[in-house]
Amino acid sequence: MGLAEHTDPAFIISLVQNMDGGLQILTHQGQWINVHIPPNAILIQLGDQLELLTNGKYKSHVHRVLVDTYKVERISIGILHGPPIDEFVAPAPEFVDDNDPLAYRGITYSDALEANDRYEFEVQSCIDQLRILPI
Ligand SMILES: O=C(O)CCC(=O)C(=O)O
Ligand SMILES: [Fe+2]
Repeated sequence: MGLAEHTDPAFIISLVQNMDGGLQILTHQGQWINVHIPPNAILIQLGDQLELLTNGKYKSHVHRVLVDTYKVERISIGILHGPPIDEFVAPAPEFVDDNDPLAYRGITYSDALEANDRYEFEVQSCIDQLRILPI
């Protein structure tokens, strides 16, 4: 049991947990690494809307949760810090130039949440569908 691999919506996500362990992040090299959150710490993750706004300069990382729910009682509280619900989020002009051409199409935050199946987290994020592929 756990949570399938996905990225989170929002600009940033704050995460607090009652125990260490379970969360894994996929590195750029394609390896899963364990995340250790010290007691009483808040983990700040980067979300899809930040990747969109910065035209990919900051990445919304793929992560998953592996836990044996028969053995541990794990409580994890994630809070999404996003734009206003109807805000259209697209790469800001400051992040787009000849070296970094437009890499994503924009989407309203509400449509992005809808594409992520609202607050169901057991889905991949929609960020892959917003990438403009090089021709
Ligand atoms: O429980 C965790 O460590 C992360 C949970 C998570 O990825 C999520 O709720 O989107
Ligand atoms: Fe997540």
